[in-house]
Amino acid sequence: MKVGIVGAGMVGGSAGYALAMMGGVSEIVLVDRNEALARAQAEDISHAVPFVSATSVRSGAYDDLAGARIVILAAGVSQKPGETRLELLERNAEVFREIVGAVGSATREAILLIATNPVDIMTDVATRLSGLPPQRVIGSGTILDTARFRSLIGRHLGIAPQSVHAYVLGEHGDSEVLAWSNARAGSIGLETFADQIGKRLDATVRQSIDDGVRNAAYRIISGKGATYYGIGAGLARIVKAIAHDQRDVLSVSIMTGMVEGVPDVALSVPRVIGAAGVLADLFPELDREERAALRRSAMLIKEATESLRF
Ligand SMILES: NC(=O)C1=CN([C@@H]2O[C@H](COP(=O)(O)OP(=O)(O)OC[C@H]3O[C@@H](n4cnc5c(N)ncnc54)[C@H](O)[C@@H]3O)[C@@H](O)[C@H]2O)C=CC1
Ligand SMILES: CC(=O)C(=O)O
Repeated sequence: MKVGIVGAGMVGGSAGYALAMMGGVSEIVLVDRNEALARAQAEDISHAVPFVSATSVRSGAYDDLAGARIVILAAGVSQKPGETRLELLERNAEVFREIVGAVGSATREAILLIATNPVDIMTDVATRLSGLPPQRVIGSGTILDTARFRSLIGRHLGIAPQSVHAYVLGEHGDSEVLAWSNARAGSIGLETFADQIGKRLDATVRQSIDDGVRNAAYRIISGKGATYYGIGAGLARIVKAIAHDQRDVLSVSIMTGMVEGVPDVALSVPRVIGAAGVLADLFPELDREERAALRRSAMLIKEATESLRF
C-alpha cells in the first residue's frame, strides 16, 4: 500500500519513520514546499529501512501521490512555547486551502489523515475543501491524548498501557475530556482494581494524571521545541488499521452529526477504523460532569470553526 505524507517536518518525518519501522506499507512519498527537506527526510528514513522492512521511501511532487490509499496532512505551523493549538488556526487554514486541492487533483481515492493543528478544526476544513465523505477525512484527534492517558494510568497502577481501556474525548486541545467513569483495567473498573491492589486513585492522583495528559504538549514543546514521536506512532497506528481493515477502536476526529446537542462538529470519540475509513462510532456512557465537559468542548470547537472566514 502506498502512503503519501504532505508536510515533511518533525511530525511528517516521524510518521514516515514510524510507518517504515512498522512495515506493511510498500511505498511512502514525502511532499513538502521545502523540497530539500522532503528529500533529506526520505533519504534518512530510507537508511533505517534495511534494518526492519522493505518499504520504498522517496520524496516527490503532488503528482507522485497518485495511487496513494492514504495521504497524511502534517503541513503547516506548529506551536511556539506557550502558544495554544487554536492560535494556529488562521495560518494553517491558509495552508490547507493550498494543499487539500493539490492532493485532490493527484488522487480522489485516498483517505485523508489529518495531523495539523488545531486538528479537529483542520479536519472540518479538509472535509469541506475535499468534498470527501466525513468517514474518509480522519483527524488524529485524541489518539495521542488517549495514549498519554493510558500510559499514566498504567504506570500508576503497575499494568501495561495496552491493558488500560480508557479514552480521551472531545477536542485535541485544552478542553479535552478524560473519561474516567468508564475507564477499565482489563475488564474491571479502575477504582475496583486500585482497591484490590491497595493503590490510591483519589482526586489528587486523578488531577496529577489529568495535568500529565492535558499539558503534555506544553511541557514537551517548552523542553525540546516540538512533539513528534508520539503522534508519528499514532498516525502509523491509524494507517495500520486502515491498511489491514483491522476494525480497531481508536479515538479519532471526524465531522459528527450531533454531540451532546452540538450539531456538525469534528471531535474525537472512539470509532471503528477499517479499510473504508471510519465504519462506526462508539458513543461512550459518561457521567453528568463528563457529558457537560464534552458539550463545552464541542461548543468551543464549533465557535472557533465558525470564527474562521471560509
Ligand atoms: N495532531 C497532533 O497530535 C499533533 C499535531 N502537531 C501539528 O502538526 C503540524 C506540523 O508540526 P511539525 O512537523 O512539528 O512542524 P514543522 O515545522 O517541523 O513541519 C511543518 C512542515 O510543513 C511544511 N509546509 C508548510 N506549509 C506548506 C505548504 N503550503 N505546502 C507544503 N508544505 C508546507 C513546512 O515546510 C514544514 O516542513 C503542526 O500544526 C503541529 O501543531 C504536532 C504534534 C502533535
Ligand atoms: C503538539 C500536540 O498537539 C501534542 O503533542 O499534543
